[in-house]
Amino acid sequence: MPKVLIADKLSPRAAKLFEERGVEVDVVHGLSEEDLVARMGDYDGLAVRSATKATAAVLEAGARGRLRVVGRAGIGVDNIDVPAATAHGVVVMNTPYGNAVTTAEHAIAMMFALARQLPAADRSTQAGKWEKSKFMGVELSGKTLGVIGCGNIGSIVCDRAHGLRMKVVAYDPFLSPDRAQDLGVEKVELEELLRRADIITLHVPLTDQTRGILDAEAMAKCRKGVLIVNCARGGLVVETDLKAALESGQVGGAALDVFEVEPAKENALFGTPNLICTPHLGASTAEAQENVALQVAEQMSDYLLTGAVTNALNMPSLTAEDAKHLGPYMALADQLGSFAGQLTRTGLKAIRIEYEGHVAGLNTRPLTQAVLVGVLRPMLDSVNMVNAPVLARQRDIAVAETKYERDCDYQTLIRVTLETEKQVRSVAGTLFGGSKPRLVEIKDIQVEAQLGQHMLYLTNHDTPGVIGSVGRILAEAGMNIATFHLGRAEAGGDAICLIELDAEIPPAALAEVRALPQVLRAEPLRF
Ligand SMILES: NC(=O)C1=CN([C@@H]2O[C@H](COP(=O)(O)OP(=O)(O)OC[C@H]3O[C@@H](n4cnc5c(N)ncnc54)[C@H](O)[C@@H]3O)[C@@H](O)[C@H]2O)C=CC1
Ligand SMILES: O=C(O)CCC(=O)C(=O)O
Repeated sequence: MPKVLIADKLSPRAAKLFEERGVEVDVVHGLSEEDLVARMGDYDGLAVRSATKATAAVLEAGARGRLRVVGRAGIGVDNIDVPAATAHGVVVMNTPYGNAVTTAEHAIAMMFALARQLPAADRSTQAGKWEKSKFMGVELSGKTLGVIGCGNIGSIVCDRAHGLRMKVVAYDPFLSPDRAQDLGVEKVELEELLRRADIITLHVPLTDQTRGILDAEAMAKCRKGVLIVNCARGGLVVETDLKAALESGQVGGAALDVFEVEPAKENALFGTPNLICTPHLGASTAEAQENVALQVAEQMSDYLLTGAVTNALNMPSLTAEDAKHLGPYMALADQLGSFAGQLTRTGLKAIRIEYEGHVAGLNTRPLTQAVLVGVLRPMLDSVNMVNAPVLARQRDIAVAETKYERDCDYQTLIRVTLETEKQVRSVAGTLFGGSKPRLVEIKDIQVEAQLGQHMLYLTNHDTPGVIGSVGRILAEAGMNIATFHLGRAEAGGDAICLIELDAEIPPAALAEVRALPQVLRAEPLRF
């Protein structure tokens, strides 16, 4: 009988459902990483909310035993090391929709609390002060709400804001004009949103592109007295900059459900005027918790008992027969998609996937889904093998698959081409020895590179000294280079360089590399 560990506070109906399905359950909360490492090998599944961290060490210990699946009762999987889970063959599932309404309602509640200073008015009234004139509020009706991130939660917020007779402007590079029209929102660039919004609410995942999206510079561009709501992730708003902006009055009030460091038992922001805080309560309603707990228990028991895969972030729905043939190609497809996706900064219009040689004769549907997941993962927390095609369609991203069974330079090849509003970029890869993914072409330049967890991607002018300068900067930063791959279009022309590092490059070293005169672009990538 399979056995799962519920390591966070989930609705008791999850444990009941597991047992009804014939899955043994232990419910133990508050385990340290050490405790989890010691126990994990005894379980086939681990169910978590956000408190438990499924780190690389925990996953490795689990996989050495019988761990096969980690289920997140919620959306964000920042507490799960998904690449490590993938490396150990552990499926990671989330429940992308179950708490979206509840979280959107929390954002709306925060907006009201700010507009009418409810927490401060409550404290004052209960202290017997009756300070009626001190708590003059603002009306929401007729105000402009700026929504940053218009996915599941952001679009529910837009809907509710219309009910309040607000005007809604949204910034989301992946929001298609048709979808914006359906939602009744005006799609704008970030600068315009900052300039126009009376209230800003954030509903994006925390990624390299969104980290610090509201910093001092952004806040300075806002209307004086703007109100800010963050029920998405800590780190989207720079807390020290917010403190200064609240103190100067540039920001009139902020309501935060999430913090740079959680649990936020101490925070420099605490005590700042016009600040309202809740302890990551966005998803905390009985309804949402029951939805996500039941959903995660259902998905995990289905997988453990029948092999059926739903809402997996790192695995497609596969039959056992397909899995045997496609296994090695899945990693290649994911890596190619992820490589291209991490380098994409502007709206995606099309993804073209070409299969050549041996792979063209296989069932390529799961491979295309794996490419889509890789491409969309840097922008969408909720993407998984199942919903990736739908999410691409909703964003008007055209996906095309072409197969050439003819011979190519390699016995088998997958090429992924991304067309964005500004450019077309392609990357191709093959399998060495039938199982090892290798990149063999980037932007029409031949290379031969293996992707590790931490990579640095450079484009540069092919002039002498680049390798030496980059090597020196990395050495001075104490960075060990694992592999170094070069390619160029022609002597003296465009060149690329892919460097595998033993750890993430520190920001100062990255800035130094970017400042080298020969370097056109330098991007850290994670796989
Ligand atoms: N406070 C809480 O308890 C909860 C927080 N969350 C968090 O809320 C966030 C949003 O969740 P969902 O709406 O379900 O996710 P989603 O994946 O459906 O939507 C995210 C949206 O952000 C957009 N986006 C991505 N990068 C962007 C960028 N650089 N600029 C502007 N837009 C960008 C995407 O195109 C997408 O439409 C996630 O971080 C999630 O973890 C979710 C549930 C509960
Ligand atoms: O489970 C929770 O309370 C947090 C929910 C959340 O942040 C998410 O689903 O991304």
